[in-house]
Amino acid sequence: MRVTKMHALGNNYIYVEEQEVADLHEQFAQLAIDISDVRKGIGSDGMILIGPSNVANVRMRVFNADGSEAENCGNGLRCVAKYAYEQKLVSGPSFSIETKGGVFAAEVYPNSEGAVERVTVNMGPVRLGTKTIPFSGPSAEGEEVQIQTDDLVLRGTVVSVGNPHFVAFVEDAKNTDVATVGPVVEHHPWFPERINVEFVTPISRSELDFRVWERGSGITYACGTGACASVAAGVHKGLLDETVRVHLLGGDLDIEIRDSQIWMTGEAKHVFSGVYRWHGIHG
Ligand SMILES: N[C@H](CCC[C@H](N)C(=O)O)C(=O)O
Repeated sequence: MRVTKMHALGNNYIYVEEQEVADLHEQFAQLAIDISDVRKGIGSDGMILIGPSNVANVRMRVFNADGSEAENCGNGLRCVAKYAYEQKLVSGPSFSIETKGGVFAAEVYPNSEGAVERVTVNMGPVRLGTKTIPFSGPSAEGEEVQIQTDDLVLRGTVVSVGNPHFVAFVEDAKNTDVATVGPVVEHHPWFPERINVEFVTPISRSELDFRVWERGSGITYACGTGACASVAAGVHKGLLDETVRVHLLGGDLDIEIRDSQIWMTGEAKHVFSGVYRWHGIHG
């Protein structure tokens, strides 16, 4: 199958047009696991399928490196927008992308050669609280949830950006033990569909340090929906203004809350296009 690797701030996926894998639809989870494997496959944070949509200009399906399918992917939306425009799957610089978590409006900014390096996406309304995600904890928990285990007590704000997020405001995001704490929250029994876990530290009212443990992929260099969730949580808590530069491991994202919609602007980069031979589940 023909594949394209793209990244956004180092959050990288293997992009495949659905027509390339139409006969494999029952095997997408295993294909995502194999293609994401850096030793036996291509190596990525997951796989994203691009195909036609009945409700938008193009459709995106997101599979994490563990094969689980996610409702949304902010960095993926920007790379799909780049791909759709450059491959002429859409007719102009503004168009819509369907995901499992909703339809999102994208705008690309092509350079003089028609190449897209930066994209803005309207990531939809701010959605806060345990009612916006799959949650099986005490109903009394509202926007803030306190996770307690033998060796951990952590408060976080629950946000949905189509996919679920637990945003913890910590002393020093850049030096948080994400690899230890992240999976404890991701797999906590209160989150039956698991959850993405962000660790953030405001360094001013318009700048945020950010680290992430992603559901189904672990530590990634960047998480677009996570950055959106974090700014929404920070504005809600009165810690951030409505325009914020988020400093992720892989670089910066500009997030703006305007008319209670979340806008995300950032890069989208092409790495390579090629052919991947998959030997199937029994390969
Ligand atoms: N791990 C996420 C999907 C990828 C989101 C992230 N890479 C982004 O840029 O938003 C989830 O299971 O909801």
